[in-house]
Amino acid sequence: MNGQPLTGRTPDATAAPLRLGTRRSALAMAQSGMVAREVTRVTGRPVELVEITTYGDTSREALAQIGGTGVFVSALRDALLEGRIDFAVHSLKDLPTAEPEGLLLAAVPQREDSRDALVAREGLALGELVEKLAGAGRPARIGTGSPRRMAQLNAWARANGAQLETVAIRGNVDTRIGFVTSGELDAVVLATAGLNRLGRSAEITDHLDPKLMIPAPGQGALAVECTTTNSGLAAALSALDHAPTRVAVAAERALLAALEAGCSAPVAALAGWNHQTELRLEGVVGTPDGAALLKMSAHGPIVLDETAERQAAALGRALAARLLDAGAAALMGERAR
Ligand SMILES: NCc1[nH]cc(CCC(=O)O)c1CC(=O)O
Repeated sequence: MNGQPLTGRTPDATAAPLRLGTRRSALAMAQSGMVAREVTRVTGRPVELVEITTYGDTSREALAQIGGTGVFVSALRDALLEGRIDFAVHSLKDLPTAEPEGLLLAAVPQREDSRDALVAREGLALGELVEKLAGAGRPARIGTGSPRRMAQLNAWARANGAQLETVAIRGNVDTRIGFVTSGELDAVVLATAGLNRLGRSAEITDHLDPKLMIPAPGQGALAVECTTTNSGLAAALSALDHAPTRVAVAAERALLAALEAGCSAPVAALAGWNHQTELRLEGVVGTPDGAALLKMSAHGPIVLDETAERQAAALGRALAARLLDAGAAALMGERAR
């Protein structure tokens, strides 16, 4: 008995470890650790984590100025292209929609819960929180740095006569939940997937239904990237791929790309399957104050073959075109990347 799961392969301690580049944040480490164990299980190869410090990690101010989480990704990509690491794991929603020369999306593992989560005082759900504070004669103060979340929360409040105030915040999960613990804010909104991966799902007080809050394109999914020249590794990593997830996020990301929007734009998209034969895509563009919220959906049959991503991308582009026809560009402001 060697304690290895029957479905896995015994790690070959004599093989050189695969080097997995990761950021130092708790979430990045958790995600990389999960993928590392899975890679060892399917390939039998040991995996070692290599810490990569990014510009965005060093300077919060830099992050705001450079504009978005693309900076987190680019340091890992540089390390890949320079051969310092063999593969990298990203949150798919942080991944710019253009794949750089020389790199390959080797796997998109099965998506975690894609919903946004509320972490509120006293264990309250969104409706309860708003009601309780209305009784106290003030709006609920809800923290999020995301214009997408602001837009949908504020639109929900306007439609339901609810009093709430969105407050722009930044920082890692600890910092953000800390605003609630300290009483500075009544609630914060975070991705359920991130909290689950950190083992902090018990702190979630409400899951925001997609009817109220459509997530960011790719939210809850991971991207496993390696170089195009490392075809042996790419083939091994493809064992982690989950085609229905890969195809769904292809539709969401094609919508985002066609809107020429980036990860910090007030754009939401979620694709879901009906019986793995039809993809239904919902897209939202809005203004952060929720005064305007454009929501549209599209669906189409998809055959899960080697052209599936292209079929899904066409669905995403078609929905983006309809959103643009309806005035999405003006809502997104100057169409900042
Ligand atoms: N923008 C940062 C980021 N990138 C990915 C996740 C969560 C994990 C995921 O969506 O897969 C988060 C944190 C958050 O939005 O709460």
